[in-house]
Amino acid sequence: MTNAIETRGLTKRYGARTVVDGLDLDVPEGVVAGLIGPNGAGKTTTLRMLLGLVRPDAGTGSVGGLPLTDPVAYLPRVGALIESPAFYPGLSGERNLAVQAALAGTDPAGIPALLERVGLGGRGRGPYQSYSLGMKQRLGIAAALLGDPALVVLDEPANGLDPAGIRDLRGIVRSIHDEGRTVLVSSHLLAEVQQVCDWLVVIGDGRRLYQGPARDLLAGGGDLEERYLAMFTKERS
Ligand SMILES: Nc1ncnc2c1ncn2[C@@H]1O[C@H](COP(=O)(O)OP(=O)(O)OP(=O)(O)O)[C@@H](O)[C@H]1O
Repeated sequence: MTNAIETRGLTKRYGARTVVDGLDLDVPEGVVAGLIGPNGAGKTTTLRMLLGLVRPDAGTGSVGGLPLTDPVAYLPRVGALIESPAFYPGLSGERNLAVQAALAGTDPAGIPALLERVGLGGRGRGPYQSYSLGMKQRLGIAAALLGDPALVVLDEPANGLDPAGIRDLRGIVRSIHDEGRTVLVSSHLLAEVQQVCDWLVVIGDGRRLYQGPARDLLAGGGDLEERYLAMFTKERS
């Protein structure tokens, strides 16, 4: 199986603190991979390194088979939602996506369908500044799907979504997977992760505690929350 993402010894330090510590990641092509771990475990920092937003202090890796040191080469095939996406407040959701498509040199023709897909069909022409938190998040998800990304990286995509929004997000992630794309999603919503992810990476204190098929982690019975909490209780004891 080819890996969509591979890292060896990926490390990031801030001052004296090592926040990502020798991470070996293997995310196979075509999976929905969940990246989980406690607050401050290093999830966002890891995603930022994969997206070329933060420079690793050590380690090697590749995204889509291209070296991590050359994000300009692989980023055109990667869609991402990370932290609060930057949109122009006075422009509509639709215009914002058009601006992003123009910057990325991608075809804007699919934007109305994309807005429908994330549940913003009726509000795509309203100004971004009038959007609720959940609507902003939905627009961020739409932006991550612009172009034809082989890999979609979503950092806490459920942030700000209400229960219906979370259910919609589940459907969107499944449809991205059905299109043959790889998804890497970080989340604290373990029940959601258990429902949509077939590959799991668990990190604590910047180190990898588990990586592999979700079914292997869950094979002993119990749900993901139980497995996860047991892992961290063990780590602390
Ligand atoms: N620019 C920075 N400067 C200094 N420390 C940072 C910086 N970015 C992240 N950190 C620290 O790195 C550690 C890991 O942060 P990161 O945001 O990657 O964790 P996380 O697993 O995404 O956490 P959460 O679940 O709370 O979002 C934290 O202790 C954080 O304070």
